[in-house]
Amino acid sequence: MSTVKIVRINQKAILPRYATANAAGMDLAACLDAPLEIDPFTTALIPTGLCIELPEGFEAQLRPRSGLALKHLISLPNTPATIDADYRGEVKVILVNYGKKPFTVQHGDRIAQMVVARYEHVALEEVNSLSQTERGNGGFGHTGISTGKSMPVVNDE
Ligand SMILES: O=c1ccn([C@H]2C[C@H](O)[C@@H](COP(=O)(O)OP(=O)(O)OP(=O)(O)O)O2)c(=O)[nH]1
Ligand SMILES: [Mg+2]
Repeated sequence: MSTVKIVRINQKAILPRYATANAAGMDLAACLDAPLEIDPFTTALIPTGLCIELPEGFEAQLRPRSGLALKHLISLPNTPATIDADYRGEVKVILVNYGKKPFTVQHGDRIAQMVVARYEHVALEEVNSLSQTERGNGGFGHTGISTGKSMPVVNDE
């Protein structure tokens, strides 16, 4: 298991934790001195009171919690937000309220989840042409247009 170093820059900050044994993400809690209201169709930058040091080759992705999304239309507009391995500042969560009513965030509310994932850097090789494929340039709903079906038909025979 890899280790992520973490510093509490606010003594009230709550350490993230996996809610269940095999949860993909650790829940992140808001670190607030006072409740914060997010008006409909506005964003708020929510402090966590935490700074992390990811091992080289890892990123942290911040994602919405489905319960908040379903019940209150609260999401992260930049999901999956990227926390870089070389970032040493406070991890902050951008929340957006897509709902019709103001939404209040209290200190300690679990507002997002953080998935730590590996990534790779690649080298770019500039060329004049790319290999041919069945898909070619088709995208954005291209599959299914010729048959009128949304999924390609698989023939088992
Ligand atoms: O929701 C977020 C998104 C980013 N960050 C921090 C960690 C990340 O490593 C850094 C930069 O994020 P990003 O690359 O997404 O932002 P940018 O707009 O490209 O800014 P920069 O020019 O600083 O990279 O900001 C957060 O704390 N929360
Ligand atoms: Mg950036």
